[in-house]
Amino acid sequence: MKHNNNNNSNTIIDAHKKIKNMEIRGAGRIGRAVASALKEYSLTIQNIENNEFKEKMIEAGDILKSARPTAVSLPNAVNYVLSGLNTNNPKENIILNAEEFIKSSSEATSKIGKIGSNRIKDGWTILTHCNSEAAISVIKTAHNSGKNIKVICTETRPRNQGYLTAKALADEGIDTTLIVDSAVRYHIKDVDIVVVGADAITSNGCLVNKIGSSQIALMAYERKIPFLTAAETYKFHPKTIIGETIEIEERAVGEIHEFEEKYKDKIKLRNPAFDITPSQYIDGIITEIGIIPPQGAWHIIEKYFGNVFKETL
Ligand SMILES: O=C(COP(=O)(O)O)[C@H](O)[C@H](O)COP(=O)(O)O
Repeated sequence: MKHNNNNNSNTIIDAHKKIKNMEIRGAGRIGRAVASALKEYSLTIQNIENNEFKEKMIEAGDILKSARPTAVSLPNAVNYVLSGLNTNNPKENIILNAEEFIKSSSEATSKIGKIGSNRIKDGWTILTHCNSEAAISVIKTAHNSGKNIKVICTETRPRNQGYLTAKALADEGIDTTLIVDSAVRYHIKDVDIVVVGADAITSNGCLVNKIGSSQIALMAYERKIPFLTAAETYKFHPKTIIGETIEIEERAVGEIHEFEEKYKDKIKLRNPAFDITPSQYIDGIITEIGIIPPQGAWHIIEKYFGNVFKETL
C-alpha cells in the first residue's frame, strides 16, 4: 500500500503523513485520528472476501503504527479497532470499535479533568509542560469550578508546544505565564503542583512524556511539590508487562538548530522527543477511573490489556 496511489489507501497514507509531520500530535489526538482513519478506510473497501478485507486492514494498521514510535495510544487505538476483525462481521465491528474508541477517549479526557481538578486548591499555581489535552482538561476544570488558579507553561523546545497550551489557557481567562524550559527551577518556588500529560505509562509506573518532563519531576521532588500525570487508560503500555521497552523518538535535528556551513560537521545535535520519569518521582496518575499510584500501573494493564498475556505467553 505504501507505494501505490490507490484512492482507498489515501486515507491511511494521509493520516500517517499528518502524524509523522506532527500536523496531528499529542497522544490522545493521535489515537483518535488513527481510529477515524481505519473506520474511513474500511468504508472504502467494497466487494471483497473477509480474508482479503482482514489483510488490508492489518496492513493499514501497520502503516499507521509506524508513523511515530513512542505514544502508545497509537498501537493501542489500532489494536482496539482491529479487534473487530476477529468477528463474523469484521467491517461492522471495525466501525463500531472506531466510534467507541473516539467517544470513550473524549469522555476519558473530561473525566480526568473532573477527577484531577479535585487535587487543585483555590489560589494554587500549576506548572505544566508541553501540550496535553488531559492536563489542560484538569486545569480548565479547576478554573471552571471557580478556583482562582495561575498556570506556568514551559515553552517546550524545540517545537514550542507550550505556546499552544498557554494560548488555550489564556483563551479561557486563566492567569497564564509562559517561561523558557531552563527557567523551571527559577520559578518552582511559586509552584504548588505539577500536572503533565503522558505518551505512555509502563507496567512499573514510569512515565514517558515530552522531553524535559523528568527534569521537572526531579525539581518538584526536591521541593516536595506533587507531580501528577494525566493519562487515559489507553496510554498504559501493555507490552511493558512482558518486558518490552519503549522506543524514544529521535526527531530531525533541524528542529533544534541550523548551523552555519562551517560548524555542520563540527557540532553534533541530538533531538530526543521524550524522556522517562521514574515512578518514585510521580505522586499520582490521573486516569478516567481514578487517581492511581504509579505502583498500580500493573493492575491497569492487566485489567485493560489482559489479552497480551494470552497472545504472547
Ligand atoms: O508529550 C506530549 C505531546 O508530544 P508531541 O507534541 O511530540 O506529540 C503530550 O504531553 C502527550 O502526548 C499527552 O498529550 P494528550 O494529553 O493530549 O494525549
